[in-house]
Amino acid sequence: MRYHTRKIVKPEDLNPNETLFGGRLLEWIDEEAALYAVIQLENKRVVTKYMSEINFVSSAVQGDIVEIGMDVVKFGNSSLILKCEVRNKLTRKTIIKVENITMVNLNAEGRPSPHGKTKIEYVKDRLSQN
Ligand SMILES: CC(=O)SCCNC(=O)CCNC(=O)[C@H](O)C(C)(C)COP(=O)(O)OP(=O)(O)OC[C@H]1O[C@@H](n2cnc3c(N)ncnc32)[C@H](O)[C@@H]1OP(=O)(O)O
Repeated sequence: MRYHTRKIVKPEDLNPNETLFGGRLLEWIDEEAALYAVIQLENKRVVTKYMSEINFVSSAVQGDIVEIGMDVVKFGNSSLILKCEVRNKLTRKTIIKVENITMVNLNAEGRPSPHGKTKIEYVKDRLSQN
C-alpha cells in the first residue's frame, strides 16, 4: 500500500468527544479514492459506487498527522476496486480500514464505460514514454 496524502487534525475536524470526526475521515478517504482513480484511469468522470463496511480501529486527536494509503484490489471492466488504510503518520497506528471502495469509470453521457486498464501505472513512466 502506498501512502499519498497527509492531513493534520485541526479543531474543526473534531467531534464532541474531541477526536477526529468520522464523517471528516470518510470525506478525506472518498476524495483520495477519487483522485487515485482519476489518475489511474486517466478520466475525470469517475464516481464512487460502493464502499464496504468501515472499521474504525482507533481515533486521532487534534494535532495528529494522519496519512491515507490506497491500493488496487482489482481492475474491473468499468470499475476500479480500491482498498484504503488511514494511519497515524508518526506511530503507524491504524485509524481506519476500508476493504472495498468501488469506483466506476463513466463516459460523457454519465454511463459506465470500459477503462481499458489492467495494472497500476505511474505518471513518471507515462511521461517518459512520450
Ligand atoms: C467521488 C464521489 O464522491 S462521486 C459521488 C457519489 N457517487 C455517485 O453519485 C454515483 C451514483 N451512481 C451512479 O451514477 C450509477 O450507479 C453508476 C453510473 C455509478 C453505475 O450504474 P450501474 O447501472 O450500477 O452500472 P453497472 O451495473 O453497469 O455497473 C458498473 C460497474 O459497477 C459495478 N457495480 C455495480 N453495482 C455495484 C455494487 N453495488 N457494488 C460494487 N460494484 C458495483 C459493476 O460490477 C460494474 O463493474 P465492471 O464494469 O467492472 O464489471
